[in-house]
Amino acid sequence: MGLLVDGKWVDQWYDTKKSQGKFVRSEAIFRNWIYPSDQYDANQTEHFQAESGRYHLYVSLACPWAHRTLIFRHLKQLEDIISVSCVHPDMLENGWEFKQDPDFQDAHVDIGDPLHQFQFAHQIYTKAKPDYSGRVTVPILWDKQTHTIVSNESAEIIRMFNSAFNELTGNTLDFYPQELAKEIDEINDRIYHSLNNGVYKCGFATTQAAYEDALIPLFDTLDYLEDRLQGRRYLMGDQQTEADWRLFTTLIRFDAVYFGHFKCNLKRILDYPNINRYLQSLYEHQDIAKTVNLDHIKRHYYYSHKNINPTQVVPVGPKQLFLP
Ligand SMILES: N[C@@H](CCC(=O)N[C@@H](CS)C(=O)NCC(=O)O)C(=O)O
Repeated sequence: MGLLVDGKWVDQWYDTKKSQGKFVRSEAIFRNWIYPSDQYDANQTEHFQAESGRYHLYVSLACPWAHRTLIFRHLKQLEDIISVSCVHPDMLENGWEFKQDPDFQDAHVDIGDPLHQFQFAHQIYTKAKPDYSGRVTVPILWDKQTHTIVSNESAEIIRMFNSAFNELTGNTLDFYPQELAKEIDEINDRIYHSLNNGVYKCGFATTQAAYEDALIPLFDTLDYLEDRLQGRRYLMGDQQTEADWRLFTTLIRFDAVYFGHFKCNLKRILDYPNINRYLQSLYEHQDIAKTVNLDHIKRHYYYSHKNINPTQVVPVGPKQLFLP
């Protein structure tokens, strides 16, 4: 685990001293945008044009943020338009790596960097910006034409995937419809702070108070969602939206990793019947199950965070994720 300082890799864990033991997530740095041809403006440096074969998505199959982008690539039928590869689940002193390993082959996404044959993800960041300072995170959306990072912010990558390539794919499914935008933004905001990032705030807290401050709102939100999903198929009712998929990637990791490793252990998702039914229905939607790799997920968290789990032993369970 580390970060780049003026383009040089430094091995260093998150610093929580300045924030009273609290984990504070840094902002993503690359925030350009891909537009369909009729909205693209060549004079704007942050504009990129939607084209088939031009972009490559680097993900970790373990990472909930990267998982969103993989799901949207699938839902929006972008598989033939945007290529993908993943990192090895272990994130140790060199950060994310493209190490080959027969034990962690995935049936659908190859480990590796097919574009540059780099060994480490931090080399992609310095290729885009030689003096880059900051964390080296996944997902990374890479432009093969201008050799740079379009975006390393999953929330924005899924918005681009939602609409920018529609004329190339013919897929006009809309997971962020204008009439629901305000309500989606509101629920995303609550779920982001208390759950998506809330599990990390619990797990990476280095004081009892910081941990408990994150744990309470986390379970308040799960209780709220259990009520909200009573008699509702999706968060917005009958319509599946991006809010569901942003929530899904945290829920599917919860009982396997966050409950134990991150100490989010007041209840399991298995103990919430409505959330559990909802999680299962999302998991079984189309081929979404193919984007879920529990071996990468468990190995990444339990093996990479040596300060939380010094033995690096990876648990065998849980046996059951869904109610019978
Ligand atoms: N804002 C980013 C966050 C991505 C993120 O934090 N990814 C984690 C993996 S789950 C990562 O790469 N962490 C490496 C680090 O913080 O050094 C997004 O949503 O895309």
